[in-house]
Amino acid sequence: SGQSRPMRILQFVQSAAAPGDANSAICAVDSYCANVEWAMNVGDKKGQILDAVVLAVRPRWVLELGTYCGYSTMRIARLLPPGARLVTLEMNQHYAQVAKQILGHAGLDTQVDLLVGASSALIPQLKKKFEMETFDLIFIDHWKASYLPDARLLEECGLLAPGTVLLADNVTCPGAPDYLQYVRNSPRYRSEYFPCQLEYLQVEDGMEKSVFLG
Ligand SMILES: O=C(NCCCCCn1ccnc1)c1cc(-c2ccc(F)cc2)cc(O)c1O
Ligand SMILES: [Mg+2]
Repeated sequence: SGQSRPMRILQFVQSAAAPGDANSAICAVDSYCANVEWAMNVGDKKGQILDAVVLAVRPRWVLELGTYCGYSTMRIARLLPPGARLVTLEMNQHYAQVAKQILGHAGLDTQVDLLVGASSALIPQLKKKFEMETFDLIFIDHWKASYLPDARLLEECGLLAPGTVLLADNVTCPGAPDYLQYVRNSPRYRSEYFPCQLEYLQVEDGMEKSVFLG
């Protein structure tokens, strides 16, 4: 049933997770994708690295590039201090629709602003739209070829402050070689690699944490 994989994930979350309970919604997605059908959520292993970074940064403003079904959106939103905001950008209207419903089921939609459109078009509008200056944390998990151009765009838009943390998923699988080369060689970043496994599989992947230095 459910004409798309995101729809089938949504239906499972609605049936298996307690409304308003973010952790049960996260567990439901992981259970479904580990046992029924794989999906490109960051997953629980890499998700624990994401959690640790969110808790260490204690961000007031978070940007996520690539929402998909809202799995990492939930992981971040459930750990935010009161008053903090998470802006998440999704290109695919169907993914965004599913994510909105999953976030609603988990009771996390108040902390999250989900925008549908190309990140390259939306990033230049964020300061004005949200009356904010810079992001404290950016989770990058969208098209792997967009990681580098969007990081450059964030710099040019003045959305990074010294200390802003960029955390990028999939820098090993599928890989983002041009992004890695940039953040590891630019004097404007201090970069660190976290080896781990691709979501739900015994395949090597990794996350790159890069602190903007100004
Ligand atoms: O492509 C990915 N994500 C982007 C999805 C589209 C984003 C659309 N968008 C949103 C905003 N602007 C554009 C992705 C892929 C894989 C993967 C790994 C192995 C494999 F064999 C197949 C796939 C694993 C991930 O963890 C991923 O994140
Ligand atoms: Mg990913």
